[in-house]
Amino acid sequence: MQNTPSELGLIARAVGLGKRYGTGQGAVVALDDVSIGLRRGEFTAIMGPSGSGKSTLMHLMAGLDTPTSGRVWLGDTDITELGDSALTVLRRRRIGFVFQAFNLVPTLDVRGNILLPFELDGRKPAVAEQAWIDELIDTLGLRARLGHRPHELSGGQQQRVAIARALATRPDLVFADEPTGNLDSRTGREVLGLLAAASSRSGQAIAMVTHDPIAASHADRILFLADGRIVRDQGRSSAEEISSFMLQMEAAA
Ligand SMILES: Nc1ncnc2c1ncn2[C@@H]1O[C@H](COP(=O)(O)OP(=O)(O)OP(=O)(O)O)[C@@H](O)[C@H]1O
Repeated sequence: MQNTPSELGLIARAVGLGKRYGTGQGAVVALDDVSIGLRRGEFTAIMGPSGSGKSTLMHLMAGLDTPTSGRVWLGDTDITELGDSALTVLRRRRIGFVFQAFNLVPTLDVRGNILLPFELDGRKPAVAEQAWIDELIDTLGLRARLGHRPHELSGGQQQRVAIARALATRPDLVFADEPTGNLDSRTGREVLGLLAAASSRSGQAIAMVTHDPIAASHADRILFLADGRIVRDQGRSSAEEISSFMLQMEAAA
């Protein structure tokens, strides 16, 4: 009998994942037969040229879109078999998102936005959770902004609130799309440090899409996509090694 994803130490697993948009001559194959496992406690960077399928892969693994072929497990649950409401609950409990499209709630202040995942789950943070939330607020420099609404914040501050919200419940899996894109380099480094700490200390799996070799050098593992396929899966690497591989990929394209 096959091992379950959790027996393999995997928080999420995709097998033979494919996504085609449209039909006939105009069809676009965004993802082509991708199989990967995201491990507990591992910080993974997903890299690749524009249009290579990075966002599609994240959306399919988070159950935000349905694959044309293949299967996705979150923990031991095959999410390709779940209905919408079960999927929504699973996503809310087990996944944190730092996506541009997952905007903050404009009518809630910073504190309300950070606590929203608890609110939606109908509970209050436990003492240990509150200590972690305080640490997130301080590390992300949001303490003086807790009573402010999103429109009173800069783009980078909004991004930091989204990061605090995604990590607050310590979900098993965090998907982050260019989480340092809007940030100055010091805050960017702190955010990467937080993501790395979330994986090493709390055993969360973090998957981050980035175009930035410096950001990717903070990850334990780097996946490179090209034309909807994984072309390289490597361990921790320096920014120089990552840049040089990106240049080779561009030259081969
Ligand atoms: N809704 C859609 N309808 C049609 N084609 C789509 C759709 N979404 C994505 N695609 C196509 O699928 C391919 C992969 O797109 P995807 O957004 O996953 O790439 P990406 O690697 O995240 O790119 P970027 O770095 O530019 O964000 C692209 O060719 C894109 O044009």
